Amino acid sequence: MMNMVAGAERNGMTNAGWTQAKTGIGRDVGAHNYKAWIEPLSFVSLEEGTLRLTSPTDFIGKWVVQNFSDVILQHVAAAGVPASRVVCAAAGTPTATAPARPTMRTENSLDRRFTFDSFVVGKSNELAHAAARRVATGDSVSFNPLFLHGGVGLGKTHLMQAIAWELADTQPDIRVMFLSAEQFMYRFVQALRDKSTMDFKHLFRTVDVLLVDDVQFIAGKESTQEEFFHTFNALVDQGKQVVISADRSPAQIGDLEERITSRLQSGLVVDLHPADYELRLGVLQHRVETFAARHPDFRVADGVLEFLAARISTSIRVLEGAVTRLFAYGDLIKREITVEQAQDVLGDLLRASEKKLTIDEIMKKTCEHYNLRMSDMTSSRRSRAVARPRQMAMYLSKKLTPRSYPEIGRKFGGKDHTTVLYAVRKIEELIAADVQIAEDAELLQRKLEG
Ligand SMILES: Nc1ncnc2c1ncn2[C@@H]1O[C@H](COP(=O)(O)OP(=O)(O)OP(=O)(O)O)[C@@H](O)[C@H]1O
Repeated sequence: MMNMVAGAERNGMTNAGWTQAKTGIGRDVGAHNYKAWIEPLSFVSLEEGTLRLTSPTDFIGKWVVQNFSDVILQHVAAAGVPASRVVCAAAGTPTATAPARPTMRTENSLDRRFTFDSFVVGKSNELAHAAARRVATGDSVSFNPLFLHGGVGLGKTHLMQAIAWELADTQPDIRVMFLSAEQFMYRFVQALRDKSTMDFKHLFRTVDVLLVDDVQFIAGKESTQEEFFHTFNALVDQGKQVVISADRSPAQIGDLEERITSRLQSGLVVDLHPADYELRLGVLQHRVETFAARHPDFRVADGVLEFLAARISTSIRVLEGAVTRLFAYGDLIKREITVEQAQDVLGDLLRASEKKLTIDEIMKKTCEHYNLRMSDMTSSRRSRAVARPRQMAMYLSKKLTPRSYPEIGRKFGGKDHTTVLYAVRKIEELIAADVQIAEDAELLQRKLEG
């Protein structure tokens, strides 16, 4: 412990700094959230950009990281020590994750929760599920590649990872590689830099099953596309299975070479549709049953899940956010949760779902506020008078709608998702450092949510 504290002081963050940050966090999250989540946290260290905290339970730690990382990092930066990551677990819990199986190579560790067992099947995803199941048998299938597409949070990544887990569990000798198209590009660029493209090619061409998530990312990136195309052809020609996901169908991905589009269409292209009421209810029931099996105290009154399934129709990810919050609440009150309490605890989520705030409305209000034209939002003009408000609108779009970075980029005149990511970070930094920007953001948010 002594060492950790000394390390933390070397990096400029002390318990006093953390206490100062906590006060600021309290102002932002409100008294209720502060008492439940922030107050019980203890500072451990801040080293190499990672802020380590301990929480009374792992559940609280996980919840804090999921929901409050941004605000915590903002106030830690305001206390003078920038950090980029929050790690929070019950005291004494090891934070290292289990190593992946040797035959399963993944860039981002696979999530053990994303299996076929935890995937709820309904009308909107049954074809995608059936196709994924077939691929996961490891037998040769008549369609190659399998191309899964659909809007945000509808289960594409979940299905891809389920295939990877199933293969790893049932056929450990099969070499499976799961990664996002973005990671594919970074590895490729790295190989170019290190003059190790032969190793790169060898690595990708000797897998048995290649799963690439979010392939729309390579649109417009010529040499990555080229390399992807060759990898793809080499694997398919050897009879190895390729599975791809994207937020659009191959034909709708602009800036993709014609030969790649037609290659992507040459197997089975399956659309995941938005979840209907029954599927939403099924997902909620599944989550609650799984949670309740481990937390026998957790109970929800009749009608709570039906109420949520009816009111939240944006994406399964939003639905999951809601149910996770209920778990946390149940963990605190240790009583059955009523519909009224659910309404209360999920007020902001329900309002957001109700209002279905669109990116267009956010752009419009931002333009009114800064006295700009709508065309300024989609243009590439870099002068600060235009670029800053555009960044503000991107930030608000990420904060107030369930849209992903790539979707927001597209709305703002086809910008890359990294531009949006940068804009969000920039505005977050400025909110912490510049009173005017903080006021603008608050005012606009109030107007939009009003
Ligand atoms: N049918 C389903 N059954 C159970 N959970 C689901 C289902 N569909 C989605 N989910 C859950 O919803 C969350 C979002 O799913 P996922 O990450 O797979 O979405 P996605 O389609 O890849 O979206 P994005 O492109 O935004 O990443 C995950 O936690 C996933 O487990």
